[in-house]
Amino acid sequence: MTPLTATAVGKRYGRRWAVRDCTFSLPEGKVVALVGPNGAGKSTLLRMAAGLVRPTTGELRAFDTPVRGRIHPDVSFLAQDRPLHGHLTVREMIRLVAALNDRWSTDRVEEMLALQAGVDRDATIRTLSAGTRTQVAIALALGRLPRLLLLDEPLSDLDPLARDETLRIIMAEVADRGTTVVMSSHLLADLREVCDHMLLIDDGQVQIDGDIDDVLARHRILVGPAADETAVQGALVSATRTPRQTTMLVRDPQPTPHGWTGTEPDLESLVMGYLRAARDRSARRD
Ligand SMILES: Nc1ncnc2c1ncn2[C@@H]1O[C@H](COP(=O)(O)OP(=O)(O)OP(=O)(O)O)[C@@H](O)[C@H]1O
Repeated sequence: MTPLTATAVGKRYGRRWAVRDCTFSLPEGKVVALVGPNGAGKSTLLRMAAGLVRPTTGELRAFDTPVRGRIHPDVSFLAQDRPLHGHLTVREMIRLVAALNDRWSTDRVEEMLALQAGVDRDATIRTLSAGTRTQVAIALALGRLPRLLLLDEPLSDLDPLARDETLRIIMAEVADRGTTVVMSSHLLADLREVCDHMLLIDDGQVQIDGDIDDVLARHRILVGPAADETAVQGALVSATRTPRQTTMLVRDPQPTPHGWTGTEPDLESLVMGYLRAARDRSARRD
């Protein structure tokens, strides 16, 4: 069953569209990187998928059920602001969330917390660091035993060790339970380690939706003489230039022209190329 499909989904706040005409279908049991520049609409899309925000147009379906104002029982969502009750202890918070969910595994939460260094069950939530709060929130999200896990910037306030622990937990979750994970992040090097699929959105619209290896294989970074740009055939995504040399990210390129070098991009340079194109488009509009 498809974990999440979007059909012509849009969300308008006042006169501005945060998300526009998004159509995609996510593969099951994969880790999906949701990437895009600040303000692209990533959080809005995730909040709509979790049933917290209603689309203005179109429809989202989780496991073939329309998402209408409530979270699907098989879906867990980690919001960017990590909504936990600051006055409760970790232990009390676990009990509270357990009482609110029909399907729940405290063992699962404990198992996750045990993998993360330094989470004191008797500490009051408000005294925890932002990173530890994130780890607690992820463990609580897994306690619902989701088949689809939506994580909004799960790595943003974690130190490198905690990031590594969290990524391991996510990978184990996918391997053990076949959970589909959607993870928004700006930390592209980390995403490459765990993600199979990417959804790149810019200005509320899907720019890339595909298996990461396939997407990378369809692109080339071409470096060559600035005076000879017309030799390059293919869809230009973006370019940077010095007086003598041009570096281009090109989709579906023809064979590399004489005098140019062509290499497959890594995830970071691919996304950077698309972000640069997005910034240039937005600068032209202003
Ligand atoms: N509740 C809201 N009311 C009005 N505008 C909103 C609201 N939520 C989001 N927006 C606007 O919608 C657009 C998309 O925002 P969103 O937070 O979804 O982007 P994002 O890709 O998650 O950004 P970031 O990477 O900075 O977290 C932005 O222009 C934002 O200002």
